[in-house]
Amino acid sequence: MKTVVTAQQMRDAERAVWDADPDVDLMTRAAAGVARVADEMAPEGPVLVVVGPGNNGGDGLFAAATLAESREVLLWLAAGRAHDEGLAAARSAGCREVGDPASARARLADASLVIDAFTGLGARPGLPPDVATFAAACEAWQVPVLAVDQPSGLGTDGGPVGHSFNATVTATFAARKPCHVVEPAASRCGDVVVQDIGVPVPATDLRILEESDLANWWPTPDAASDKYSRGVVLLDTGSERYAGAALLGISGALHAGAGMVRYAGGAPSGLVLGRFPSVVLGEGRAQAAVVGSGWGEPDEARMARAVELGLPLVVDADALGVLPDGGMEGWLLTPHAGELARLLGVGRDEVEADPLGAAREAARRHGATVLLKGAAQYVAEPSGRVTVAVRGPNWTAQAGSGDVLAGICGTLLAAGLPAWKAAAMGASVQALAAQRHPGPYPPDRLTEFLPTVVANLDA
Ligand SMILES: NC(=O)C1=CN([C@@H]2O[C@H](COP(=O)(O)OP(=O)(O)OC[C@H]3O[C@@H](n4cnc5c(N)ncnc54)[C@H](O)[C@@H]3O)[C@@H](O)[C@H]2O)[C@@H](O)CC1
Ligand SMILES: Nc1ncnc2c1ncn2[C@@H]1O[C@H](COP(=O)(O)OP(=O)(O)O)[C@@H](O)[C@H]1O
Ligand SMILES: [K+]
Repeated sequence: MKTVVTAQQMRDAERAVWDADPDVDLMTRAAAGVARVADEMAPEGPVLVVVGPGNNGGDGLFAAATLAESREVLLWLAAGRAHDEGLAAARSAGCREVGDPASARARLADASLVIDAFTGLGARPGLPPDVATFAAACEAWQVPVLAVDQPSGLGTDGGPVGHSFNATVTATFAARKPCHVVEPAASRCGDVVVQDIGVPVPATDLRILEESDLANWWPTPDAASDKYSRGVVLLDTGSERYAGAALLGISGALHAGAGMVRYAGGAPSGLVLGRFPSVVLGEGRAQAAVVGSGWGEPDEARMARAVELGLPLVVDADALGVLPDGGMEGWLLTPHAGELARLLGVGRDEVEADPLGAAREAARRHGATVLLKGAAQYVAEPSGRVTVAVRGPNWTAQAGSGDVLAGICGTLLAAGLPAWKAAAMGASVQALAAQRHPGPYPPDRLTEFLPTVVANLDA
């Protein structure tokens, strides 16, 4: 797992390093990392550095000084002022300045790389008009952009995105910040490279899951295992009309390694058994249940029966509309942005502008774990802790992926994993299946790749 730190947490961590050693020069370390990444991205040709007024600009200027030893480096002092020592170093290394915004834009024609060192941890969201125009020109002309710490214009801690740089690569320090992992900002960061500058990373309530975590935690059977100890998952999903949702969820559950799948939903039993002969029809002993996918409508009576099972539930789709008032400890709710908006009584745009905040709020209100589905997937616990799942290609944005995901999560919950782990690992393994088998596979085909993904998880 990799920790994500907010702007304030990063500043506190830096402060602790300085308190211990007032002479430590973090900027030189940061700048060296930026220069290295710049050379990797564009080994030759002129580099144009957009320099802001603070320490982010300072990083850019010291990186410029290093780069100027071997190539042409141009500076645009976009705020009219800049870090004094950094500017002196860059000037004495031979960097030249472009005088005004129009000249800066004109130099884009032959720049092999732009370094965005306008703002970092001190950023207010948005950009001054000249810088916004320049950032848009970089994007329009497809000039590679290396963002120092973060693309300028984004709020470090995420939030709505207005004018900002769209980075090809972001070189950040010590740890990722929320803007690197939370949409909509994350999509502006490109590949994120984390440079170690000797600042210890504190534990926080936001982290991202990695493939090695799946390898370590995947519930693998041993000689003492039997179908019950591996986990029995009961699905009350699907209906005459949406029978496919049942098949998809069952497929997800089976291919994730359930000890047994029981089916007690509304899809025709012949259809279920014809496709999955190992499924046992009807209710019975189980360790977790999946409800809601493909019901076709919120159904209070069906929900009440599920509650009576006394099992940890994965609550998907239509069942999200008939949640009980409480008693959902250990449950997993799996809304997409629209469903989460309805749960919170806000607009979908509000959820999309602050998915982390919305998922946290729903988890807190309902006392259950919430997996917010989408391009980035967030697992929020009632405590406020959030785990971001491994990200996959956008091919899984298709009808039926959510049904499969609910089934996978059901299997992991039945295996005894806590809801946050079941959710984060379920979403991640589905993303990895799509990553390893890129292309527009329908969701039922993707489930068939899950076993090879699980068998080959990289620790
Ligand atoms: N604190 C440190 O010593 C270290 C900081 N580092 C760098 O320093 C950065 C943080 O530096 P600062 O705290 O000086 O903050 P920044 O350099 O990110 O920005 C602060 C300055 O930008 C202006 N500004 C903010 N948002 C603006 C906007 N939307 N439009 C126009 N101007 C805007 C502010 O008025 C202020 O002058 C980090 O992101 C990192 O790049 C690194 O050198 C590592 C060590
Ligand atoms: N842009 C995207 N990139 C990758 N996966 C996505 C994206 N958008 C949605 N998904 C995934 O697609 C699925 C959609 O779920 P959902 O909307 O419930 O669909 P359904 O109910 O039809 O199965 C979820 O697994 C979600 O994580
Ligand atoms: K920046």
